[in-house]
Amino acid sequence: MKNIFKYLKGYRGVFGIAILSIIIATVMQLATPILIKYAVDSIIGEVPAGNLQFLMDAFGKNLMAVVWLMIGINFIGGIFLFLKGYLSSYAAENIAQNIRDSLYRQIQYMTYEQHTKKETGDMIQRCTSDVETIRRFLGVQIVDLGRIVIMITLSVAIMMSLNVRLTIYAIALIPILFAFSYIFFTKIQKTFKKSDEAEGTLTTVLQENLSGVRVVRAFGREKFEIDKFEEVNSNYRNITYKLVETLAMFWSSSDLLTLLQSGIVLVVGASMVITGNLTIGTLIAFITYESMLLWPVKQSGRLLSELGKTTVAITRIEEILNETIEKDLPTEIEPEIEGSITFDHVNFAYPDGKLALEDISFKLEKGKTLGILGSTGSGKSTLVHLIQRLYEYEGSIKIDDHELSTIKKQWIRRKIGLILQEPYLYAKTVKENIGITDKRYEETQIFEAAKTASIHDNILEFKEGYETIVGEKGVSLSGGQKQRVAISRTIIDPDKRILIFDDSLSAVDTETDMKIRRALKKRSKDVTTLIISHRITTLSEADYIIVLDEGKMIQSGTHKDLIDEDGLYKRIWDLQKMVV
Ligand SMILES: Nc1ncnc2c1ncn2[C@@H]1O[C@H](COP(=O)(O)OP(=O)(O)OP(=O)(O)O)[C@@H](O)[C@H]1O
Repeated sequence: MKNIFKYLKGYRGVFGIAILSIIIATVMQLATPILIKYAVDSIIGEVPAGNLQFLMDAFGKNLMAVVWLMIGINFIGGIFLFLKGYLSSYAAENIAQNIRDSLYRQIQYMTYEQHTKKETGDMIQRCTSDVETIRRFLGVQIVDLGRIVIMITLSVAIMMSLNVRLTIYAIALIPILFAFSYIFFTKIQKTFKKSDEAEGTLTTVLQENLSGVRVVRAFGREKFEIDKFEEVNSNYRNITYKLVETLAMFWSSSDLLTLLQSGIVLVVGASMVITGNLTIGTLIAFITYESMLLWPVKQSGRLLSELGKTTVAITRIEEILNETIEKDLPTEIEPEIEGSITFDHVNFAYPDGKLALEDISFKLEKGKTLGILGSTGSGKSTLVHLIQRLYEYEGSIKIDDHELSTIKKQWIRRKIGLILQEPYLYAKTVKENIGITDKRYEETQIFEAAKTASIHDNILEFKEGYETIVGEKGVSLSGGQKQRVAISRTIIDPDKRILIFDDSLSAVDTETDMKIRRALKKRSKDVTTLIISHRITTLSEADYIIVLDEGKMIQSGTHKDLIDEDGLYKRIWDLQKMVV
């Protein structure tokens, strides 16, 4: 509950007015049975007004005046009900928007390591349906909580003033109904959590299937995927069914209790009327109050269960909001970057403890090119991750004369351009994709970058040219075209001092590959370049080449050095020469 109140910050005033409105509306609602009692007993019947003498003074025996009063009271109550709905929805929508913004901001700054551990579907669910649960609770249920408290307190007080004995009968089963609600609330909470998790898993499977549709088709995995989905879907269905079943049990049992409670009032009240201890008007008022009282008691069970669901949603959201985010230390610096890179006895292990890089040392002068060769899983991408400061390392990595760990993360990443083997393109035009990092890029700069990446002519061949929409909603580009658009959008930025090609020339033919590398060298002489590739011709013109195997540097030197010595590099070179 404390956590929920935290989210009301900034809107407590609005909620205060909403609660005041609901109090006024409830008081209006509670006045009606009193007026009915007065009309039945003292206008239609001849019972003395007693406590209601003020009504007799005001209206006498005028039944129509009392009817109009009832209409007026209910009309005013309606206006306040509307005000309550309007204000609480306004506050809830704004709070939900703030939570979504905070989550999105947090996700942007979460460490890379945390991102690799999270399931996308589950994260999406936390940002959407969990926020929706909180919005619903704040928009409707929290104010209802105020209404319930007022309704129960006032109706019991009024009933007491009418007849103490009958009131005791009228509230006899209410503690049981409350206890029942509480037990139910505790029980249902775990099931709600399980249901949320099962929904998250369902979303993950769906999302992975949609984004991996090519792989699924290529490997004929449709049946496997259907089976996998059916399994998580039926798990979700079973948990939700159990939830609905428990809810139904609760509602029907609490209905039974409320019927029993109403029955008690009716039987005891009627016998009191027969013995002359109660007027008919009071009995009608009691029955009306009883129904007004039982509704909120029953509702409290629902509210408690919604509270349970909301608590789970808040916990899930807070799990994200409490993740450590990447922060620059005040001591970290923003030096001018020229681009030389020195690795000195660098070791790195992923959190599972396995060494991914072991004792790596090399020196690359600014403006030079480093080629990296290695079998899959040998640590090539890990090495690049370290240069981007995505992980902390052991040993020393220097960029120019500065230890990498002393440079601000955002700063160094701004200076490094990374192009991946399977780049992500946005569902926008080619032009927008190339200029995505800065709206101020001129058309000529975009064309120049595209020319360097050998994609300009291809783009002009598209029907819509640079205005062609690509990405999810647009034209499907070939792997090589995507890679070249990604190269263009990276090299367009003159601020990049280091360029990293993580197998990002793999989908272009050897000749285009060479053309791009030469054009790049001409365009940005001073930019330091790292090229990861399985293709020796791509690496052969590098100033220095390192060969990785299971995290260790097993060979290093120029292309000439490496083809002169026996080793992995020469073996691959010989094999690739044969294919060519
Ligand atoms: N986030 C991670 N958590 C744990 N282990 C990881 C993680 N990422 C990579 N690894 C492991 O670290 C080792 C090196 O992986 P890396 O991705 O650097 O290889 P690579 O040489 O780039 O391979 P590829 O050519 O297939 O891309 C592998 O054994 C891999 O399983």
